[in-house]
Amino acid sequence: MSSTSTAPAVALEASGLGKRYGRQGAALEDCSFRLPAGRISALVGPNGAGKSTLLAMAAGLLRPTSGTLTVLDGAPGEHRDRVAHLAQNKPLYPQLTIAETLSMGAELNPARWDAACAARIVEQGGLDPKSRIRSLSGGQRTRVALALALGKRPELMLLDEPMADLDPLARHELMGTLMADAAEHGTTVLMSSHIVAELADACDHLLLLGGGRVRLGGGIDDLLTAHTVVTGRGTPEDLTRRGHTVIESRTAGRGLTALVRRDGPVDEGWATEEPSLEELVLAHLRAPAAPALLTPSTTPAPQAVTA
Ligand SMILES: Nc1ncnc2c1ncn2[C@@H]1O[C@H](COP(=O)(O)OP(=O)(O)OP(=O)(O)O)[C@@H](O)[C@H]1O
Repeated sequence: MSSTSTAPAVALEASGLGKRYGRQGAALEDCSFRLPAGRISALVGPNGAGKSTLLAMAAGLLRPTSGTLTVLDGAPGEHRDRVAHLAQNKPLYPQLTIAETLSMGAELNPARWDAACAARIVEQGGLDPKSRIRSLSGGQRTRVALALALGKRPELMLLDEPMADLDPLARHELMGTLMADAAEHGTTVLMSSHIVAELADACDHLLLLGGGRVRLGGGIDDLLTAHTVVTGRGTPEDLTRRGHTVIESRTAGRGLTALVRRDGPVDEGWATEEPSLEELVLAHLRAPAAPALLTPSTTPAPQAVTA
């Protein structure tokens, strides 16, 4: 393995985390979860769910109004040199050239800067290092911002809809670069996006927010295995009587189709199949009252009892 620092096993841990903006309702409320180190995590949720708020708090740019958040074994912002945050608006200095922007990245991160990696990302987009940031398109700026973020060689990357304004080819290429880089260096990535199908290929972990709370958290395989799409001639009550939790159901030609969280095997007579990540996410978004599920790897350690 490449890392020489003693990386913590948990990259991010939230306990009762909440955030209010002024007198408004809570953007985040009582969120408790942990994000294991080295995972590529999808951060998903409807508009206004609190994704950007969570990422900005983890980057140390916003203070929680309640609860605690630990980032790489420290307070948010304490290990700024080991964390890269790519905000939704990709802030860069418009008057600088790309080359000057990357030089600034090198100066700000003297111990860790990977000039070759940053230069490669810019080159792959066919960008002239002498171009000024203000002359770039939105997608080209995103490429430079990603070059800055990856060049920093962070242990934790917090990416807020990083691919939103990239064309499909650039998205595919940059996602591939990001994933290969994260795998090579064991980087933890927490990445928000609305394009769930794309996340399914790239991510191995999921954090689903809704109404300011954590709705689902865990390894994607574990979460998919915990759910089943059942089809048959029965009612939702038949399933709940057996202890299964019906997240969402609809009646169609062949009978009932439901996404359930299983408690033991499903009775014979129901056809069963594992949901796709998109089916799982959509069902939970459509059913905001469904109970939350955190798998053991995402469940925070119990609070120590103080005497
Ligand atoms: N600076 C701010 N001042 C006041 N309210 C804010 C501010 N930033 C966010 N909010 C509110 O906090 C809530 C969560 O917003 P946030 O941007 O974190 O959601 P999001 O999940 O990232 O949404 P989207 O998918 O639309 O980007 C929303 O209700 C939003 O209106």
